[in-house]
Amino acid sequence: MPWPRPESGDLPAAPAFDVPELGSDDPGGFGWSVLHDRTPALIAQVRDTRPYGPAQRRALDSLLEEITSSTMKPLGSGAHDRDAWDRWGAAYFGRPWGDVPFLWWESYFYRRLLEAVGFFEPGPWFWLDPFDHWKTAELHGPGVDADLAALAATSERQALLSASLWGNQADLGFLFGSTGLPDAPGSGDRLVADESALLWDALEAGRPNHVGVVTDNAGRELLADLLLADHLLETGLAATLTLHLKPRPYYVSDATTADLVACLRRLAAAEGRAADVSRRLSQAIGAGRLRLRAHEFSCAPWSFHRMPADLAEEFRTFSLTVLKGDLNYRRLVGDRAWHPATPFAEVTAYFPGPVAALRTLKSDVVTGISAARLSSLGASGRGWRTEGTHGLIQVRL
Ligand SMILES: O=P(O)(O)OC[C@@]1(O)O[C@H](CO)[C@@H](O)[C@@H]1O
Repeated sequence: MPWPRPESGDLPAAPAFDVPELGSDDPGGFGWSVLHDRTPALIAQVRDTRPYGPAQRRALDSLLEEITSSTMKPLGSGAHDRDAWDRWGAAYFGRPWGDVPFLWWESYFYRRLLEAVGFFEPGPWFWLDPFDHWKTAELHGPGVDADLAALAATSERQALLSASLWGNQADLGFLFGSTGLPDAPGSGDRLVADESALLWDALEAGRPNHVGVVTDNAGRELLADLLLADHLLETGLAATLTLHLKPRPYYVSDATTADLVACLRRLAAAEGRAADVSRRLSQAIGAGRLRLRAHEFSCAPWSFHRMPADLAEEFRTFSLTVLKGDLNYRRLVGDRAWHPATPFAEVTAYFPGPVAALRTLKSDVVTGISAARLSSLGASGRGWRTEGTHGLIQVRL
């Protein structure tokens, strides 16, 4: 089978930064808890929830052992993308996972998990999404119908933007942490930065706009993203809209094309106007106004500073690229120990075109927070940075 091959190591080099990358070696740090709590719990759940045979179980057990008490190994010799990963990981293989940058090891972990469950091997588990049952349960969970009915009935654009932002709380990775899913946004001010006015002004002034949306999670988040996409296309704020999806299962709940299809079906089956949204979006896909992409770089362990030329060229053609979620934010600004007041525009100046981030905060990195906001947040401890209780809308035109 002619597999799509990730760029074999020929990505542009990242610029030199004087701010260190975030790691996982501090027992009090967020990366450490993902490596030592969330990731082992995820392996155990994957092992328990699918009737995998002895080979997959052994591979999962040995991945768990490797992560917790051994050193990082390369992909198996038959892997179609081994060349790329060998080059990318040359500086990391043979070291404890906790010594490797957080952004890098976590991405590699999902590649190794797919290897362990035989995702790429012709046979019974070929291309079977190991996270599918969680995604499906979420899509049919309580409250989804009511949310869809309310959102499909509104033409209030700020409500749709807000739903797309807070939909990012529905990250199934939280199921494997110690804190569980965050509470829904309360009435308090949970936005640490809100530049939504800038976003709307740019779209109003820029017509005809070609908008890119780099999606994050499937399920409730993607449903909300689709309602927003429909609004942008219907109102002419977007002449075309390109959705970037993941080419394969990643970070538990990240949206693939299969998940997009499931969401369109879910909308079609819902009561009221949601079914119209599904029909319109399917037609827009057929007409080429709503475009789907699944670029290999979307599952690469690097920040966007190292994106390949074809992807940079595509982002350059967009009037605005909207990056959804926490991981895309980490990849946009670089997963580094930025001072939170470092201007967002400064750290994203390299990005090839206007860019917006819609994110609930689920990891340490953050930029562009005003000094006044920082001091009010400081009083509440560090939880606002990692627990998904707070969100941001940041824009660089
Ligand atoms: O990108 P998303 O879905 O918003 O969040 C991804 C995430 O849950 O995964 C990582 C920890 O496992 C963190 O970057 C973040 O908390």
